[in-house]
Amino acid sequence: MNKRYAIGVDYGTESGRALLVDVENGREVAAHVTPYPHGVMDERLPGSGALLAPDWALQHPDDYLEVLRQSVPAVLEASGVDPEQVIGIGIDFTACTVLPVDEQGEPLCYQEALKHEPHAYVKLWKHHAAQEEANRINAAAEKLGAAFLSRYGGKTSSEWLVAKAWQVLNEAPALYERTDRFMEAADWVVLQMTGSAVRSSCCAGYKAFWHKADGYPDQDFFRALDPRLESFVETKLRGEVVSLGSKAGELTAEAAAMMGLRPGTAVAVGIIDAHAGVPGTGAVRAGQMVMAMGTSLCHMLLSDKEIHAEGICGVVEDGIIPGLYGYEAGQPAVGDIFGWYVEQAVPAYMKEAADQAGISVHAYLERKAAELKPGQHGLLALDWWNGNRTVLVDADLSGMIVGLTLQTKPEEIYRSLLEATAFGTRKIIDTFTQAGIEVSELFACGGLPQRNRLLMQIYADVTGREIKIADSVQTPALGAAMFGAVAAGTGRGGYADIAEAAARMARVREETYKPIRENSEIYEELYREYNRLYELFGRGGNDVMKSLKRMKLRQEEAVAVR
Ligand SMILES: Nc1ncnc2c1ncn2[C@@H]1O[C@H](COP(=O)(O)OP(=O)(O)O)[C@@H](O)[C@H]1O
Ligand SMILES: O=C(CO)[C@H](O)[C@H](O)COP(=O)(O)O
Repeated sequence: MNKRYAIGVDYGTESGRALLVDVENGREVAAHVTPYPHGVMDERLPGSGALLAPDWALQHPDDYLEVLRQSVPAVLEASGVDPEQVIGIGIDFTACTVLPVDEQGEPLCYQEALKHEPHAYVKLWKHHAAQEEANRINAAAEKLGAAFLSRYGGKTSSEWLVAKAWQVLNEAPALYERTDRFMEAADWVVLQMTGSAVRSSCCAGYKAFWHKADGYPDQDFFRALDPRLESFVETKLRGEVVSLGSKAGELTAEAAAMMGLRPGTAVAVGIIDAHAGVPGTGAVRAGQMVMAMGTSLCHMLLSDKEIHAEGICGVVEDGIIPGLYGYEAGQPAVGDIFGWYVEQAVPAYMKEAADQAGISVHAYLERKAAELKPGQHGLLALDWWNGNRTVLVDADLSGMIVGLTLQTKPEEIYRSLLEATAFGTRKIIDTFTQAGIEVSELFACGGLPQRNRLLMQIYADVTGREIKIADSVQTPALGAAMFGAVAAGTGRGGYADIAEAAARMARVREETYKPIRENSEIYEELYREYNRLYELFGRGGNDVMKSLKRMKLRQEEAVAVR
């Protein structure tokens, strides 16, 4: 049989990448990245002087098509693969990344009259300005004893679809009225490729309260939230929810021409980016946890049991691997915290030293920080620079570092930040195991395991577990390509299911990170202190972080009015 290929398109926070993969063995033949021309819009809209409020994070939907226009032809050209040999395409996306569209599926921000209206744009996953709505959803669900709440650990997030859509209704009711549907960006891109407006069970399950047996929450719940939301599901969430592993449709002639592919190529139902990394790492069995480590960190755990545990972001049957329950937990900033430190706070002399050494500032700080023993810096940080997703589910929390003195060095702060994120992960693993959900094997994928060895050793030491690293440096794209191969089906030389595709197309590296006993012992002590801070600032009735945030918002509003 001729060689067969699949394409995975991974839509991250800053850019999208296409990966062309050999279906037989997962060999990555060509990759191409397209940075989003509009980037993350968190200060102002394009061509507009108006400032966006704090916590806003928007994107422009045309940037997603730009990835298809640029990166797909680029991988075909670089590889010399004939489009006829591409049997399927799959996409993965950050989520919940959601946009309002009209009856034709056109984003509202394309309309001339609405291009200066922030609510007409895509709300990126890290748009955190719907916290008020999320708080009200949580209070109402708790009061009404809504069954769905326990599947999300007792709290839903401001990052999710209903909170974001309700924010539109509250702040821009006319635009809400003009919205025919709210769509996950993953589903919207699939619509652009196939003309088929299906909703991914993965996105709907983790981000929109959908359940395989129960569907969405009923009208009574939405009416209790806000009478104007009563028929939210029947109107604004229209569209069949389709299981992962299914074919969403086939490339239309127009989309195929835009991408340089053949019309009729199979297109898979979209999947969340972090979740695509699970099969991309080769994990398909109960007990396996995959950490997708990049800007943020998502923990995905496969299990044959459905247990509802406090603070766990969500459990969805067939949500990652059909046939298993997929649990998701996460930290909304990890690489972003290290990036913040390097960009905003590292003194100039460190940058010069890194330049002189001919390495990046991250690499220089890592080298210096690796000379320290655990606990030697006398610092302890809370990793809430972008709020806390698991287990506190509170976007209003913020970061802190305790123990700073006049002697504190930049590499010590850097190391304390790496450690803080590892403690955050340990807290999540402990929450799962204490709830009776076994974590038997730990894997890592994403950009960070490739870039920072110290970070990975700290994670092994803090969790006391061996960590296996995905061989692929682009596991979400590889996972998405696998779903493309499954959508094509065995008839076209693809696979019957994702487990079979993973067995053939994914692998881990030989080298693993193993905990070092002396380090783990010290980290055990530090973790106890981390837990004390966690309780004190996270739920101890101490609302100093929230009160600072309220003051900041008040003052920023005052400045904006002036
Ligand atoms: N050597 C490094 N050590 C630690 N963090 C790093 C290093 N290099 C880059 N980062 C951080 O990694 C993040 C990017 O991770 P990556 O996996 O490439 O992206 P994404 O999560 O958007 O897919 C950025 O937040 C950046 O600050
Ligand atoms: O919430 C998510 C998954 O559930 C986001 O997609 C994720 O946190 C974004 O990740 P990154 O930018 O690191 O790829």
